[in-house]
Amino acid sequence: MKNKEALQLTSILGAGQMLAASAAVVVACCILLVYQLLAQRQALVTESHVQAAIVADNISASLMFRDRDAAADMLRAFRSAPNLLQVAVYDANGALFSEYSVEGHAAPQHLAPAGDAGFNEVRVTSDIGYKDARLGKVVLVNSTHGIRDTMVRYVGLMLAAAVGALFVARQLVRKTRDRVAQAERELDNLAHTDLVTGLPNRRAYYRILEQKLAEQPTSGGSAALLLVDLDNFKVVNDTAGHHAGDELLRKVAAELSALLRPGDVVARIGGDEFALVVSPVRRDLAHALAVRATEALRKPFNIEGSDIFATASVGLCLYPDDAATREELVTAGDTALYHAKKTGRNRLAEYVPEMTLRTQRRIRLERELRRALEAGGLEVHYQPQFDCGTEQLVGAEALMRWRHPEQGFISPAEFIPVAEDSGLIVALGEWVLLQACAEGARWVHMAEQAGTPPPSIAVNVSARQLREKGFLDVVMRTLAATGLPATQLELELTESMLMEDVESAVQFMRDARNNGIRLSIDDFGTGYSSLAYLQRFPINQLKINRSFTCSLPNDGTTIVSAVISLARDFQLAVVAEGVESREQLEWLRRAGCTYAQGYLLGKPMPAEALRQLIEAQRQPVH
Ligand SMILES: Nc1nc2c(ncn2[C@@H]2O[C@H](COP(=O)(O)O[C@H]3[C@@H](O)[C@H](n4cnc5c(=O)[nH]c(N)nc54)O[C@@H]3COP(=O)(O)O)[C@@H](O)[C@H]2O)c(=O)[nH]1
Repeated sequence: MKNKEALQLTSILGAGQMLAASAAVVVACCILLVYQLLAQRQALVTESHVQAAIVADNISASLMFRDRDAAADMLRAFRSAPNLLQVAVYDANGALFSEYSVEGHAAPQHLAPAGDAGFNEVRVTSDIGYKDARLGKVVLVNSTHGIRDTMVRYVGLMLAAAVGALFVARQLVRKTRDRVAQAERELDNLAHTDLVTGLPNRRAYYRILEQKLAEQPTSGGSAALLLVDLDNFKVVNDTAGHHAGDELLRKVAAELSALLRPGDVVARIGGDEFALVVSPVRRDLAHALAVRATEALRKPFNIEGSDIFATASVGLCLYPDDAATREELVTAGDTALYHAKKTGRNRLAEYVPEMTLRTQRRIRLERELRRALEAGGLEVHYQPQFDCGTEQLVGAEALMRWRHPEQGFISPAEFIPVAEDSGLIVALGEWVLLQACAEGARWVHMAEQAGTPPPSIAVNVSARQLREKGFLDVVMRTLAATGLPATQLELELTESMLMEDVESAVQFMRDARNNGIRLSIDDFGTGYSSLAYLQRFPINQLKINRSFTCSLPNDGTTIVSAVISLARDFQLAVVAEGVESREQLEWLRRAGCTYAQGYLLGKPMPAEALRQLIEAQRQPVH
């Protein structure tokens, strides 16, 4: 619509410009013609004066001797003058002496008083004399018809030239206008197209969604919005390069497009986010389509010779069932997608109003968590870690605890993601680090008095904290403030957070190690780091996730054995977490696992309880 209006405006402007150009040409032609007319008339006047002067010079003798024949002979020479109407010679008394005239322009018998000859004629007079004597006058009348004919020819020529020029100008204007219109169309297209996939982009997506929702009352069905977010796109980009990432996006775009009917639309609305707008459609069919989309993206994509698993989280919602406006529909889609991602990725979540309630709970949690941090409502508990062989206490992991005034203990599994999403984790993380380092410094003091090696303190680091530019400075300042030696601190990082920005992560790890801080990869095996990266990470230890430990010794032995032997090859220590049975501990000890952590050996406990545990272990460790 806007394009049409723009084109109309362009045509009106073009016509206006043509009209202005035509008017300018007409005015220029008129000025030129008037100038020509005046110039030609002036030339005729000059020529007439010259002719009259010639007659006056040559006829004086004939007039003096009253030789009319000689005078007539002389005047007859004017028969070949093209403009001459009349040339008459009058004697000193004003009586006609001789004349030559064309038909209808005979000279009067007596010299008429000089008057206006009119526009069609040029009349000049010249005195005839001999020495000082005045013998008479010559009157010469030339016609301006010659000028008129010339002017008519000029007008014709100018008109032809002007029409020709205007025609050429019109063609040029039209061509330029067409080019401008074409360029505008291309720009508009570009502004609404994603250059990598050729799909409509986010801007176009909003427009399309608006149109589809406007059509709903007439089409009678529902409109479905599917938001598709690739789970591993960032990893593909970081590990295989942007070229491979683009290739993956194109393949995903083709895969999603192939699922749609004509008239339905798929758009790329973010780096790794696609939207499918399907209408009209029934809920069950929209659900089936969302399942197909999720499955289609589960299969590997061959990118530059390697199989890449992109997998996707999909959020589905319908208009008007789940939302009354476009904005509400987009929010519902985002909420469903968010739930698909939060519940483990690589899955489909269909919007239900409870999701909004859950989102509201998250918002409330965030507010209360902030308050708890300020009002001292948080605690740090410590879960001991033991040497698998000697079962001596070697360290402890600091774990945050929130005692809510009404709801009691809220699990970190619930509030840590809220804190991560809101950014509050940065402040929370700093607080935990301070508490943990201060506690670790107390353990060092206790160990010094007992003459035993001090237990180390492990602190979880969230991806958000790692992204903070000055995070290492914060750690170093905390160590300095609490007096904990850097070698006693272990930071637990996860594979996925390291893979977010490998180069920065490696830099951070190098700097941390150079300062003596120990590094451990938490939940090893649940992320997607490659062995190539493991080699680049300057770490001290791998931590086996409890999901692997819990099925030991019946299942999971292959994975755990592989991690232990991998750690041995890389000269890393291994901590198995989630050890709940003696059988598991025995198996781990035999498999060569370095340390163990779990409910069997000790649950997370308040600081005081852990200090008592240290006291109880009065024998040397390691
Ligand atoms: N960034 C931060 N993350 C933190 C912090 N404090 C906790 N967390 C993370 O929250 C997740 C849940 O923690 P939590 O509920 O404390 O669970 C920990 C242990 O209690 C639990 N565990 C340990 N042994 C066992 C066991 O034998 N059985 C069993 N069912 N659970 C056990 O495991 C959690 C420790 O996990 P990990 O950190 O991976 O070692 C959790 O992801 C915490 O990381 C914080 O201050 N910052």
